[in-house]
Amino acid sequence: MTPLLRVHDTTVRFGGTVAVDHVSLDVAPGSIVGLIGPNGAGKTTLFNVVAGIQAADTGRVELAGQDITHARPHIRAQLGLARTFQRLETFGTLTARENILVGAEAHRGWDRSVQPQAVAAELIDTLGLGPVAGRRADSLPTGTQRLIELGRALAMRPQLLLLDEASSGLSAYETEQTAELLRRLAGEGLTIVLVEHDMSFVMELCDRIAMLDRGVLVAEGTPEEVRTVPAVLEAYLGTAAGGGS
Ligand SMILES: Nc1ncnc2c1ncn2[C@@H]1O[C@H](COP(=O)(O)OP(=O)(O)OP(=O)(O)O)[C@@H](O)[C@H]1O
Repeated sequence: MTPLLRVHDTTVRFGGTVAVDHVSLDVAPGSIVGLIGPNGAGKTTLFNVVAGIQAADTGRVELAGQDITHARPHIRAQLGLARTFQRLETFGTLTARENILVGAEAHRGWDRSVQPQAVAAELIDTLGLGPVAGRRADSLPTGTQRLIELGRALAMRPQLLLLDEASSGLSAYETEQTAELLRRLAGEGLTIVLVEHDMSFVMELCDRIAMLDRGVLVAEGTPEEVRTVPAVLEAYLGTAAGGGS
């Protein structure tokens, strides 16, 4: 099967630091892939290369078989790539519904058949945001704002969703709800790549896990395969390996 996302031999240097070191990674359509690794491992940098906000020194990125290495972020969005951010990036003074409409309106910018109000209504329903749809985003708790951000990304009807620390700031219940939602979306064909520090979330949710360490891809496989790799054991002893499930 053609990977939906293909990162090939990608390297990013910042002066003397090799943030991403000849990384190759294929992501199958409809799968959930977790990108893990210690602080400074290169996760965000690799993410940014895929999102188109960081140029790579070497390598190629393909989305659905199309070379997007040099495509600007808005072109990637049109080709089906959406992302959320580690720091919440909701528009605070807009309501939950208006935030989601922003995504739908953006989509309408390149597809005139999109009906933003209908898209927003559907996503508000899917995400369970009905009771707060008319409230200002900045008046809502972090967990709800994360859902709004997710809604705004989904409103662009992406093929590939990049999630940066989706579980950050969420309660255990909200984390479980989010995992359930992401599983459902992947079941409907959405491909998801997430950067995540919460190892139990990653282990439970992801089909495959890729671990970076000092820019190098040191492990890639299913959660079961990856949890026995020495580099993973070393980095996450007591969480992934020791914690077990
Ligand atoms: N804009 C930049 N300029 C210089 N060095 C950078 C820049 N961005 C990242 N780096 C360096 O590149 C390396 C990888 O950083 P990156 O933020 O990608 O790691 P990370 O795995 O996302 O870390 P964290 O888990 O802490 O977010 C680090 O050594 C970092 O200091």
